[in-house]
Formats: sequence, C-alpha cells, structure tokens
Amino acid sequence: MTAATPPLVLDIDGTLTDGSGRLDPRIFEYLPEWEAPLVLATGKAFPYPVTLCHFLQIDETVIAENGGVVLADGEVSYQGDPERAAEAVATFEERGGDLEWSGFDSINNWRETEIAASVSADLGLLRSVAAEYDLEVFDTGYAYHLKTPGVEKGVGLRAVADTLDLDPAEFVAVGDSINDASMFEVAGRSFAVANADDAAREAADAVVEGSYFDGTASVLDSL
Ligand SMILES: O=C(O)COP(=O)(O)O
Repeated sequence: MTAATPPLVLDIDGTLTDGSGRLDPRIFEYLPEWEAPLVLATGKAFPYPVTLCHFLQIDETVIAENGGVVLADGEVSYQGDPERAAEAVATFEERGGDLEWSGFDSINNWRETEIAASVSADLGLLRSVAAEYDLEVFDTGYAYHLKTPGVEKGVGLRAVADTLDLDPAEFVAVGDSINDASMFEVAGRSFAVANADDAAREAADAVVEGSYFDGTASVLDSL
C-alpha cells in the first residue's frame, strides 16, 4: 500500500464472508492494517458491525440497517420510519405472514429503523403490504428488509464521508447485493464480487473474478 491508499466501504455478508456465511479469517489481517478510513456497511442491525469493528480493533465507522443507522467519529444518526415498518409487519401477520425467525429473534431484537424477514417468509405478501405502507423490500439474498424508501447505504456513505471530511468519491466500495448498489453509485470506484446479484453487478464499475472474500482480497491487493 502507498500513501494513496483509498478509504474503503465494505459490505459484510457475501463480501467479507465465505459461501457458508462465516467471516473469512483473512479479514483479521487485511482490515486492521488498512491505512485509510474503513467503513463496514451492512443490512444487519447496528450491534453486528460495531462488534466486528471491536474485535478487529478498528475504528467504529459503520453503516447498519442499509443506511438506517450510521456511526462515524463517535456520532450516531438514524434514518427511516420504524413505526411504519412495525405497523406493516402487524398487517403482514394479520394476513397470515410470518417473519419466519424461530425462537429468540436476534435478527430484529436490536434493529432500530427497519424490520427484516427470513428468506423463507412470503415475499409476495410482504411486498404487497410494504406498498400499502409506502415502504419497500430489499431481497439481499440473506434476508428481506422492510424499509423506508430513500434509506440506503449510499446515503449513509455520504453522511460518513461528510463526518470524516472526505469526498465520497475517494472511497472504493466492494459488495454483492442490491443493497450495495447505492453505495456503488456514491463511491468513486466500485467492485462487485463474483457471487453478486444482478443489481450489484449492474451498479458496479467492475465485477471481479473471485467470489466472496477471495474477490474482495483481489480488490484490496490491487489498490
Ligand atoms: O443483512 C443482510 O441482509 C445482508 O447483509 P450485508 O448488507 O452485510 O450483505
């Protein structure tokens, strides 16, 4: 790496993991050594990326809940309408829908701005209820996110860059899903890993040959 090491914004699931969802252990070598700001941007609830930063021993610079929660330089901000999402879920359940998380719902327990359903939930019903409440559903391949339109990782990236006094165009983004497309538009350079969905592939500047962290590592090695 040189003095020109760019700031990074990295998706987690499918980008820092392997195909089974496990974190690739190489992230513990690559990420703490990165010599520029590094943002973890995820659809997961806030505690997940914060915990990952903690155990990587890197600054807690995080976009969680698809942009609903942003933490940079010790300041947290929230976007979105969780009450509307909760009302929509009540309607979804009244009509026979189920979020399909069994037992303790660790996926939503700490979620503050949106609600996530399992990919085994009824997507058609969820989408039709979402439309009635002016909400949208992101199918990331890992969960269905019932969210406020306009709350996006890309908007979160602008907020982080502003807080860190950086131009968002300085960032290099790596991701794999529809929820990464907006940050691909905002970042100066964007890469989809080979396991990426169509939306991420279309939005990225380039699709790399490697899948999962193999693909991400190839981007990091090239910078
Ligand atoms: O929570 C999800 O659905 C996906 O999470 P990710 O944004 O880290 O890929």
